[in-house]
Amino acid sequence: MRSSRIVSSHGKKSGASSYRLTSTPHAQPHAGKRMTFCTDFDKSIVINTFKRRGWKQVMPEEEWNVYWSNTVNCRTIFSLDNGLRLGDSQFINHFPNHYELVRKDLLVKNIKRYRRELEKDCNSLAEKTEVKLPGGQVITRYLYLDFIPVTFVLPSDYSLFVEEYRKYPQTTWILKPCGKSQGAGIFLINKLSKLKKWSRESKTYLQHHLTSKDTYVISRYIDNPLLIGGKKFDLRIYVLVTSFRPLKAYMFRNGFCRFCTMKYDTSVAELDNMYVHLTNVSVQKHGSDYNSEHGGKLGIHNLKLYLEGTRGREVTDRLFESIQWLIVHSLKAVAHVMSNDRHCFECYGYDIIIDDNLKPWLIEVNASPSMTATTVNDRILKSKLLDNLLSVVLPPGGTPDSRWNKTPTAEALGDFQILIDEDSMYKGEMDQRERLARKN
Ligand SMILES: Nc1ncnc2c1ncn2[C@@H]1O[C@H](COP(=O)(O)OP(=O)(O)OP(=O)(O)O)[C@@H](O)[C@H]1O
Repeated sequence: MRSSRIVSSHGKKSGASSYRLTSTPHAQPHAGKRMTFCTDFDKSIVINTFKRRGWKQVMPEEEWNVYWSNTVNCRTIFSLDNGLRLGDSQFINHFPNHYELVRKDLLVKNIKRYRRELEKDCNSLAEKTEVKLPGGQVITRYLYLDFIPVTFVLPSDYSLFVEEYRKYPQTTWILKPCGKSQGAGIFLINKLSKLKKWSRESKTYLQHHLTSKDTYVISRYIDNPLLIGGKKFDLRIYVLVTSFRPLKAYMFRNGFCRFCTMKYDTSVAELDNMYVHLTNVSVQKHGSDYNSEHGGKLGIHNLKLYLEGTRGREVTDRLFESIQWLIVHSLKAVAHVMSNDRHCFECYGYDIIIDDNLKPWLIEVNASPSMTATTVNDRILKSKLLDNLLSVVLPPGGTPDSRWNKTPTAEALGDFQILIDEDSMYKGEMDQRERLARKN
């Protein structure tokens, strides 16, 4: 058994590009040995959570038990060129090809493929239904798996997009660069002419510098979001996956809503106003109405109470079941393409928008959800998230062991709830037929 060590060419941590990987004989953990962690993030929440458990912080080039890495360094570790294997007592916080779930274009591609495959197998999950739009048009959509807005990848799907655009010319669309985050490079359009201009300019540009980073997704803009106090918000939900095959996933109960600072307004004049349309904290914190005390955030429990009060308990319960449903099926959509390395776990940040019919839409999945606290409550929540996460990921003795069957005790779950555990279906996922019946 060999373990990997990351060493920069100067013997200390620097940019990922200067890392050199070496291999050393793996020392098996022994009783009483102090656990070690390393991290690429200078975040007190991450560091303090490990230290509170008595773990010692080391550099990536030293012997570590858990590496809270960024995605680039994780990919370097698993790069085939290295020919290295992690030791049994080493865990890392990403799956090697997490991008299948978290890259905007690949997420859509995988979900579309998943639906097609179910359809081919005549699986009842892929059932379709006809829906009448407010304008009288009738469209066909998936009955149970219609949880991502209609999306195309640009420039490759440009013609398909134009076809769709012509069918529904009143629709607003949102363009998002696949290689960026935090709201960067996002814009809304309601006319094809705007896209044509963008497309012409970008094609000239792309011909010279084409990289995957220049790819965009264009999605139907959810223009009827549920508003509270007249403002748009999205949900951030944390989902921990400890295995893709069998699928074992947990949802943290304490997600939160992130609000825009300006009232929602669909008028064309406000189409470019990101304080109206984008819920990212990284965007909203620059707005003049940003409140740094609550950070534009509301706990999911309060959202639930609000909805129970305004819409009723039954529909609120159904909404939260639908959210769990979409998370489980987004994971199933990638489960077969994921490299299911037993040393890996991953905490995903799911971004979900609820529309005014209380239908949840999956907007995006993040592989490195921010561990920066913008408020006191944020700090409490994220510290608990990480601490609970370690309890789920680590075997009862607290020492990482990749041979463990990854079945945490009920006490170890803390504020996580089981979304799905394919090892013991009835413990985790509600019976599928029962769920379908409830959704109807
Ligand atoms: N289809 C959509 N309909 C309505 N609003 C959307 C849609 N897609 C994105 N948004 C809004 O734009 C914001 C940014 O989108 P998204 O999260 O996909 O981009 P990002 O820049 O990668 O953000 P992140 O930093 O979370 O990775 C969302 O939080 C949401 O408020």
